[in-house]
Amino acid sequence: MAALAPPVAAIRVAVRRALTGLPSGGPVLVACSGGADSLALAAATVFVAPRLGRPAGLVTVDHGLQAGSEQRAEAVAGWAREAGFAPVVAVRVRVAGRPGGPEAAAREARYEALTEAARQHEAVAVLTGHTRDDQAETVLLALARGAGPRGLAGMPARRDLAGVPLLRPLLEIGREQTGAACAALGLSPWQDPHNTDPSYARSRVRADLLPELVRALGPGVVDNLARTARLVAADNAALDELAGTALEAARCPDGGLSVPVLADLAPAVRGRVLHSWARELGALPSALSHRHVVALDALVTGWHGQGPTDLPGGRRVLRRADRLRPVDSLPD
Ligand SMILES: Nc1ncnc2c1ncn2[C@@H]1O[C@H](COP(=O)(O)OP(=O)(O)OP(=O)(O)O)[C@@H](O)[C@H]1O
Repeated sequence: MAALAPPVAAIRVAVRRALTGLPSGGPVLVACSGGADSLALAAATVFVAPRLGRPAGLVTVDHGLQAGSEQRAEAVAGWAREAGFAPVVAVRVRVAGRPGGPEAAAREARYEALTEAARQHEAVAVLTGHTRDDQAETVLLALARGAGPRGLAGMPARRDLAGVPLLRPLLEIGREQTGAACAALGLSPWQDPHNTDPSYARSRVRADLLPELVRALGPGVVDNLARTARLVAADNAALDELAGTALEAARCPDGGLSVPVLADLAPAVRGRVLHSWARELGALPSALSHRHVVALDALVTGWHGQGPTDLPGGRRVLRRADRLRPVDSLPD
């Protein structure tokens, strides 16, 4: 018997680790574009999942943004059926008419489709093929836009997708390994033209910046950036826990927050408390920026009788005596 290629083995190990401990019942669904990362993930999942006693399904999304996208989705679905996935879902989404740039709109449409497929098939998890290189790119992009620790923590290995866990088993696997695994398995990945389109910041990071950093600082850079993300994520988890406790301590019976309790907190914890509270008040994370949290913070630490702070989503927060109070509109 031929020896198992090391990248194939490494990816199977990563998938096995991610699937261990999931509840029994429905399938795990691999989100597969047909690109090297998600194709290698899919090949590993259809091998590993049945051996752990669970079905493996696959979803491929046709964003309808490129010529031939329908054929690509059909080709991926055809391969998946032959490989033994069930269910196999190929879904066309509508990207136009959504807010934000084309990349953000496509992502939103894709995650909606994945959520719907997971609901319909009662999946116990959805898996995506984000790699260590994707993580390094995410950290660099976050650094460049001045993100705080939440952004620098990159993508979590696990997050909630409307009640279903979204897992990223390949976050510690390099892109060269996914390509090598596909080659070893005789799979021909699809090359996404967006990945090399210089009009996207991520493509420029991928094609120019990261290779330049590797040339200047050595091959450990990608791994190191991903490690930074893991370290920051661990600190974030601890700070989030402190902030959760502090938010409860600051709550007032009228739905407001106590200024003296907030003023006593470390700034990093207070910022998180105010961020979480703004989310509770209906501000969408995508619209809630650092500027909003700074303005809320100023109601506590820089009080000079200023007016209310407007939050995305239509709520306002004003300070009355020693309380922060949410209101729907300005009182007369
Ligand atoms: N059209 C799609 N259908 C289903 N899943 C997708 C699709 N596009 C992306 N995904 C999922 O999102 C992940 C990240 O996609 P993205 O395009 O950002 O990265 P990528 O590194 O180019 O991945 P890949 O090599 O798998 O295309 C993919 O690995 C895959 O799991």
